[in-house]
Parts: sequence; C-alpha cells; structure tokens
Amino acid sequence: MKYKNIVGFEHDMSEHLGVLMLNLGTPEAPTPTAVRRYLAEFLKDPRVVEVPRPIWWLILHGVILRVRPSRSAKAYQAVWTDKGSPLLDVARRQAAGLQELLTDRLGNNVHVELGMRYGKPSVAEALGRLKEANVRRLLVLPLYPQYSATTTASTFDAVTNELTTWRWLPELRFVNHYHDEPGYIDALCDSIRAAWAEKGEPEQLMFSFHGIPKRYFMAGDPYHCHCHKTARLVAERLGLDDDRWMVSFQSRVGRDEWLQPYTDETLKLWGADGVQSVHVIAPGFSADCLETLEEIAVENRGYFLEAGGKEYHYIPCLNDDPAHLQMLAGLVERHCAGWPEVTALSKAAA
Ligand SMILES: C=CC1=C(C)c2cc3[nH]c(cc4nc(cc5[nH]c(cc1n2)c(C)c5CCC(=O)O)C(CCC(=O)O)=C4C)c(C)c3C=C
Ligand SMILES: [Fe+2]
Ligand SMILES: [Fe+2]
Repeated sequence: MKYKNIVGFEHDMSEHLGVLMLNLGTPEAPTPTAVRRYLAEFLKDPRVVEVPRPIWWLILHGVILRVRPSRSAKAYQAVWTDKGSPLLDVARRQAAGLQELLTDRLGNNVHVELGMRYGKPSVAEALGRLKEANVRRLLVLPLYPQYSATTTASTFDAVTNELTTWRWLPELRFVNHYHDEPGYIDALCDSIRAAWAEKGEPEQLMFSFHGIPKRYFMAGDPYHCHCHKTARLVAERLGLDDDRWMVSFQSRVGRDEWLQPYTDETLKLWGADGVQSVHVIAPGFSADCLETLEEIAVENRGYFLEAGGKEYHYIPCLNDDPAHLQMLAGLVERHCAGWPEVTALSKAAA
C-alpha cells in the first residue's frame, strides 16, 4: 500500500518486522590475500584488541598481517568446501530456516536478513535490504549465546554505526545473550545424548569456549560467567557428576594471558594422565567454523591422542538443527512481544 503525503511524496505503508541475524564473518577465500583483508578488518576493531592505537597499529601492520594470513589461510583451506566457508554456509541455512519458521508462525511481514560483522554480507548490506523491505521494527539477533564486549557489543557498534546514516530509524530491540535459554540448553543436551548414543559415554566431557584476554574479564566482561553457567546447566540436565565435565577456553591469540584453563593444554594433560576417552562440545559457537572444524576436531584431537589418549570425539555445533532454529524463533517472538506483527498473531491464537 502506498501513502502520498501533502507534498506528493509516496511512502510504502506496508510495514515489516525485520530480524537481523548476525555472526562474526569469515574470509571470502582461503587465500593469504583474502585472509589478510579479513584479519585487518577484524583486528582493527577496538572491541577486539584493546591496545592503544599507535602501538597496536605498528604490531598489526608490522608483524601480524605479515605472518598470520598465510598460516591462517592453510587452516582455512583444510575446512573450505565447495559451498565456501563453513561458517557462512551454515549461517545462510540458519537464516533461511529461521525465515521459514517465522513466516509459518507470524505470517508474511517478517523479514530475516543475514549480516556478518567482518567481511560479507556486511552489516550495511543486510540493513540496506531491510530498509528496502520497509522494516519499521528491527530485532538485532547476534548468534552469540554468551555475551562478550568483543563479539556482542562489537556487533551492536556495527549496527548502530550504520543506522547513523538512516533518516527514519526503525524501532529497535537487541538480543543481548541467550546463554541460559532453556531451549538452547535442551538442544545442547540433545546433541550430546545423540553423540553418546552413537559413540558411548566418554570418561570426560569438555565444554570448550572461545577465549578472551583475562584482563577483559577482570575489567567486567561477563563472558566467563555466561560460559560457566551454560556448561553447568547442561551438566545438571544431563545428571553428570562434577568430575566428569570441565570448562576450558580455546583459540588464544598473542602472548597475553587469556581465560584459563586452556583447551589444548588440558587435553595434553588428560592424555598424559591416563584419561582414555573425551568428547568435546563448543557451545559458544552457534555454527561450525574454523575454530571448531580445524582447531577442535583436528588440531586438539592430535594433542590428546599424541599425549596418550585413546578416543576423541567432537560434537558438532547446533548449526541448522531444527531444535536450534525453533529455539531462535521462540527467542525472536519473545523479544518482539508487544510489536504488532507478534501481537496480532497472539490475539488470533487466543
Ligand atoms: C585477537 C583477539 C580475538 C578475540 C578477543 C576473539 C574473540 C572471539 N572470537 C569468537 C568467535 C570466532 N573467532 C573466530 C576466528 C578468529 N578469532 C580471532 C581472534 C579473536 N577472537 C582470529 C584472529 C580469528 C581468525 C582465524 C585465525 O587467524 O586464527 C571464528 C571463526 C571464523 C571463521 O571464519 O570460521 C569465530 C566464530 C568469539 C565467540 C569470541 C569471544 C567470545
Ligand atoms: Fe575469535
Ligand atoms: Fe584458531
């Protein structure tokens, strides 16, 4: 429907609810050049690296962007498929699946878009498409279950930065975290039970989360607490004794101390201490990516087995698992409570 104002300007009046699904992003190709471009954008983000700029700029351009791209490109080559980067492939399927579920539940005026914090499709592109769809209400949905300033807040920065160029702002809501959401905990438990039905129960279950520098935690980032709560809720629901599971942190970069214990060192210790079988799950990643498919499923498996461990199994991320998408759809509905697209439906259902 079009509406013409007093000076003859036509507005499209068919309003939409927009859901902007966001994740970290990934290089466009597994080549040193593409990885360098990606890392440059990523590592210049002041939410990610809190080092005073002139010093950091020298380290980044003088050392890191000369050394890391070719090393990381090799790792990316190991996980790349004919559909490209696993993270982007999964994210597209998640967005399509969520769109389908929300259309079923809320009708045709809900519009899901996918944006990546670094790389493509960019946050600006995704917001541009939502603007074209005449989105008047916007839910920002970063797919980070545990809040961290390095991820969640950085994503929010990117969204609000782009919105500074909009004349007519949408109403705005923002999913801050969902680390203790019952549907998320249930979906994780189901994925663990499925692994155990197939492989048998391991001696140890490791919950490996991406790390952050310890000083960010000491400065008040709640990420560490969110990770521990997720793991505790899952362990409780599975009825696991405290000596059968552990939280650890992976993927550290640089020489600073990061959150401990470290995943790689713990697996080496366990292997040497006679732990026979380990399952590793990475609940902080909503989609499989370099850090799970290469670092956990390949590199860390090697450490455990070389140290003397016998059985090692990586339990995949929730990806586009129906239970995961149902949980996300529920999260969207709850965060959009009171908005007309959701209210009309609740009234119809009542
Ligand atoms: C240097 C600081 C980094 C912080 C802090 C950090 C936090 C953080 N990252 C994720 C999720 C992902 N990180 C991924 C890759 C990745 N992370 C860093 C650095 C930091 N991350 C780098 C340099 C890289 C690139 C790969 C490499 O060169 O090692 C990914 C995978 C991306 C992919 O393309 O598959 C994810 C996902 C979280 C959740 C987090 C803090 C909570
Ligand atoms: Fe990271
Ligand atoms: Fe890594």
